[in-house]
Amino acid sequence: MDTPLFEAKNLSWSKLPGHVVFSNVSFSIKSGDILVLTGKSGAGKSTLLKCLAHMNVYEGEIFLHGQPPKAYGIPSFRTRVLYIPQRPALLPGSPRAFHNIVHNFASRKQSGADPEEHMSSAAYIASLWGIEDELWDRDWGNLSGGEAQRLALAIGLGIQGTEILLLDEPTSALDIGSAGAVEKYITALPKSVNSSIQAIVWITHSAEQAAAVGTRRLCMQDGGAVEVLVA
Ligand SMILES: Nc1ncnc2c1ncn2[C@@H]1O[C@H](COP(=O)(O)OP(=O)(O)OP(=O)(O)O)[C@@H](O)[C@H]1O
Repeated sequence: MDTPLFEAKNLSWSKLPGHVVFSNVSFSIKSGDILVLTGKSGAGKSTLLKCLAHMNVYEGEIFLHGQPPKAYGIPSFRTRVLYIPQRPALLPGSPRAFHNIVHNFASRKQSGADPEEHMSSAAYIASLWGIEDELWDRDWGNLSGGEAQRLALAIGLGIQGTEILLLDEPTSALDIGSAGAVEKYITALPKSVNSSIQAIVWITHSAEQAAAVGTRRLCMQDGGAVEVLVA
């Protein structure tokens, strides 16, 4: 049998000792999947994504191409399995400054990565979503929620070498038109020969968005996760 692209086996996470949020969550992901993750607020969706990127301490196992995170080195694994938060935390400085920090960090792991190429990639993606160039140099605090969300998403997508993209409500701050542009761009990535992204896990509270973007659906409920068949 072929090795799955990505596998989560018996993942469990507790917020405090004895306070289990989810347990025994298992699923595998294949190339081309856009796995929509749904569930009530507090069910553990963001926490599960952070576990998949090896950013949380969890019980259970994760494999990318049959190898655990440590086989890649944790920073490299987190680039390959990239978590993009719902909105940037309160960051100092501008998106361009943040981009350069992220890039310098990523390029230390990838000799040959080109800073200009990286910036033009992020700027190009953001421009497709209506972000004007001058916004890159404004402080995060002076951007609208939707501008900050698109810029943070574009910075994440500009990182080279991601195989599994983990999106935490990526359009929660956007109007319908902007959300549609983001959905269209992102859903094309697993099929594109120009992108290293092979699969996406996408948290949403919107039934319309789940239907529009997902090829599979996983619902977190009752301390576990069940796959819901999509028509
Ligand atoms: N670092 C933490 N320490 C303690 N509790 C936490 C921590 N992170 C999350 N939690 C708790 O774990 C539970 C799951 O949180 P999580 O953010 O994963 O839920 P969610 O399903 O993504 O919710 P939402 O849809 O509201 O974003 C919540 O009760 C939350 O308060």
